[in-house]
Amino acid sequence: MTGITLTAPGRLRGVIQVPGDKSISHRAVLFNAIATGSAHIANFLPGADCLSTVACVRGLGVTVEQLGERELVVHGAGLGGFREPADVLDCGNSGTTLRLLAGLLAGQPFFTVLTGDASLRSRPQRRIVVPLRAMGAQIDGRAEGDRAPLAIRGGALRGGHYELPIASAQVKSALLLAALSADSPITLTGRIDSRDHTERMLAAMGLDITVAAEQITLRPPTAATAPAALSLRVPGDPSSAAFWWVAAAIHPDAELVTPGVCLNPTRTGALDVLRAMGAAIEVVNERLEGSEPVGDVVVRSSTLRGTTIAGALIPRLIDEIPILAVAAACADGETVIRDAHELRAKETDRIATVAAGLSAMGALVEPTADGMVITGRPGQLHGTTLDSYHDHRLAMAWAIAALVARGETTILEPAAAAVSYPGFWQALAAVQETV
Ligand SMILES: O=C(O)C1=C[C@@H](OP(=O)(O)O)[C@@H](O)[C@H](O)C1
Ligand SMILES: C=C(OP(=O)(O)O)C(=O)O
Repeated sequence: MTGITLTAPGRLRGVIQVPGDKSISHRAVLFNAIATGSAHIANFLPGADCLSTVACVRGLGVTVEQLGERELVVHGAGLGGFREPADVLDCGNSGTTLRLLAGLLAGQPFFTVLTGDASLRSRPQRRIVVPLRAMGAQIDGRAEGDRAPLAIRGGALRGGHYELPIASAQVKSALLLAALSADSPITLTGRIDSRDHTERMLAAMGLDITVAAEQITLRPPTAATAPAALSLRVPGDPSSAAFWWVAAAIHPDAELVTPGVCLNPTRTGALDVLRAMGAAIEVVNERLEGSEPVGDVVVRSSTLRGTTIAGALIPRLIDEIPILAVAAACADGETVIRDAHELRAKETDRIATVAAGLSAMGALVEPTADGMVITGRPGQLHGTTLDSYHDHRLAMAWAIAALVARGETTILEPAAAAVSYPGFWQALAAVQETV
């Protein structure tokens, strides 16, 4: 077991170029793999999750050239150009890789097995298996199809109408990708309000996709609407930047800048919550990069107050809840998080693990069925030994909490951070100053 020990620094200052967005990096590789032509991807996230996606598409016969650590060229195989892999496809720790690939492979005329690490194999898959079967897919897995490994014998699919019961971009994307090889259009209604990178990217690649407030319709590609290779620069990941936003807001002597962060409105819930808590945030240099809005975010030391995080906000900040819980523990008054049952289906049960970790640091946290209630008090956290349980977002949330804790904090299995944020520990060292 490895660990890293941190103490609170006197000052935090710096400009942090956060790595490329994880959701967009996955999609840039997967969608270009089925496109016609070659795409250049700049600022690709070389995190373990996105590297799993690259390895899987290579296993399907696609050539991905690595020009540099963050620069790739994907030579598209075209729709129907994948070949049956010689071995199981290992999605590692990445739910996005497994669920999007399951959708893509459900309509391919060959056999595939998708698996992953112990965490991924413990996560629910019926959410994709049930609707993909309704489209005609032959797909099975452990626990009556609810757990990976998933075995897929691809074949003919039909479109139709599916009402999404949970706001999950992975489910939404799996169904849209399956529909690319269906014989009729697919219409999605219900909880379509999750991150919309799939819709934006498929539209930019020329597919016939209509997105309205209440429904999304994708028509099967024709010669004129087959996906065309799309070169892009991946914007900075707001889910990674959120660690620095909270660090600056809770530390008494801080100013941190995160330039070039994706400000897609389906991803900016953490900024909205931090503003509602009273954080000193400035967003400057807002612009459009490809299909995504981006901007530079500046956060300074703030006096935070408790807030409510619930309802439509939840899908807009689902991965940021561990770090927002740290902010809540350092705010004045009560923060209520509800409607976030999905946290129980992540790399760890993030309701249980966040509540346990923050409580061990002296915070007052009551876990509930679908969230938690945190009674915040500035200065209440103290150092202790915390496990990341190999969950990247926990490792980083504990590191930021350590920046304001009394005494030493030791984080076990810190390397987990590289699942979404390679270079996190170096960036953390670089922004700390002694006074
Ligand atoms: O589609 C995506 O890229 C993601 C969707 C979210 O998962 P759900 O679809 O399960 O909400 C998120 O937690 C994950 O980190 C990335
Ligand atoms: C839940 C996450 O990712 P995934 O579902 O892709 O494993 C995450 O990055 O916090």
